[in-house]
Amino acid sequence: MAVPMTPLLKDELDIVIPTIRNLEFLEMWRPYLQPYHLIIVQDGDPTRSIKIPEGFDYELYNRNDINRILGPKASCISFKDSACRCFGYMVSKKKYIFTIDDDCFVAKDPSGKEINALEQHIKNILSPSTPFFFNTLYDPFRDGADFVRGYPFSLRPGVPTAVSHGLWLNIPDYDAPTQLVKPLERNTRYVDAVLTIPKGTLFPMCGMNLTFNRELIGPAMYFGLMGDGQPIGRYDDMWAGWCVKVICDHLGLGVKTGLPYIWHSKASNPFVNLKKEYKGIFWQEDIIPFFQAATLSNEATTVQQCYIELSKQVKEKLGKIDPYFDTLSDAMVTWIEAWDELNPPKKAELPNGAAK
Ligand SMILES: O=c1ccn([C@@H]2O[C@H](COP(=O)(O)OP(=O)(O)O[C@H]3OC[C@H](O)[C@H](O)[C@H]3O)[C@@H](O)[C@H]2O)c(=O)[nH]1
Ligand SMILES: [Mn+2]
Repeated sequence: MAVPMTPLLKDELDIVIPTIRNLEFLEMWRPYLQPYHLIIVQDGDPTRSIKIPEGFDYELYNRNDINRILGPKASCISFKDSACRCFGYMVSKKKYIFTIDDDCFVAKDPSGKEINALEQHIKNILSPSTPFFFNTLYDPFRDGADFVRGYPFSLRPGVPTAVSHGLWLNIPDYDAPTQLVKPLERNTRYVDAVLTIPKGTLFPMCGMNLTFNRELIGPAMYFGLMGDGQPIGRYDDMWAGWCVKVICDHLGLGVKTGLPYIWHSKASNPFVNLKKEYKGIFWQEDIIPFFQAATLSNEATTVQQCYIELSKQVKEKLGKIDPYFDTLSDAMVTWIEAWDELNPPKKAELPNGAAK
């Protein structure tokens, strides 16, 4: 009798969902996600109870839990913004994270077959990346592909993959101005490709359909301070992506984008989004050059050390744009302090294995 396959990384991966809604969207994902542990970060009013379909193994955190667990350090976790999801990354004890929004459903490929997005993310994250030399036949580690002629053999082992960035059919992740001028545009184009983002190139990381290796890059996955009381929104994942990419480039880690697709069902209100994004749209004309020019010292060999170095540069170079960046820089430090408090180095990682 065939032994049922254990789902890949079943006990090594948590699924983080930020939500202000009931989670009936999980019904569609049940065949693919039910074996995995969920970390649900309930945003907004903590007295609301959200409905979670039967049969899922989960832990649920609301704002009261975040405040209880982090105390004053909870100030670095956004409130009333999907950025709150990063609390789930911090409390997880697993090696990998898959984060998905509650309005993202199972998409179908051009043949009409359902896409198991998590399975594709796992393939992406478990196979190497090629940031140092572009392979024109895309991801050489996918079935039916390889390195093309002229690709240096010395670079073919690739590097560990830290991030797998998936895409979206139907409602694309457009900014508010684009949404306003193209309200009816839907993404119907399924591109069967996975690409490594080359070293030295930044990218707009969307948190809707994202997987990462927590042990390789977790401490850099801080979704910047947004939402209640903040002058900006909908740049949380962008901020994380820029910090992550600079640190991945510094540490020789890879970031992939492309498959898998999910079906993004709900367009959020473009006018509300415009208000949230407004300052970010012109600030980012200074933020991007900052990250493009950012360098980290040779002494920065851990993600935390890289992140703290970045936070100092944020204060020094972006603080002059707006006091928000001073606050964000401080929040970046608080995030690392909270991360290290909840994730003390394992004994084996301590110098000569000394007990902490
Ligand atoms: O205050 C809030 C609002 C929403 N959420 C949860 O976050 C997820 C995304 O929310 P929604 O689908 O309504 O917004 P979108 O505009 O489609 O989201 C995109 O842009 C903002 C973020 O970058 C997000 O990652 C993108 O997908 C959803 O699960 C809501 O329940 C929240 O926690 N708090
Ligand atoms: Mn959405």
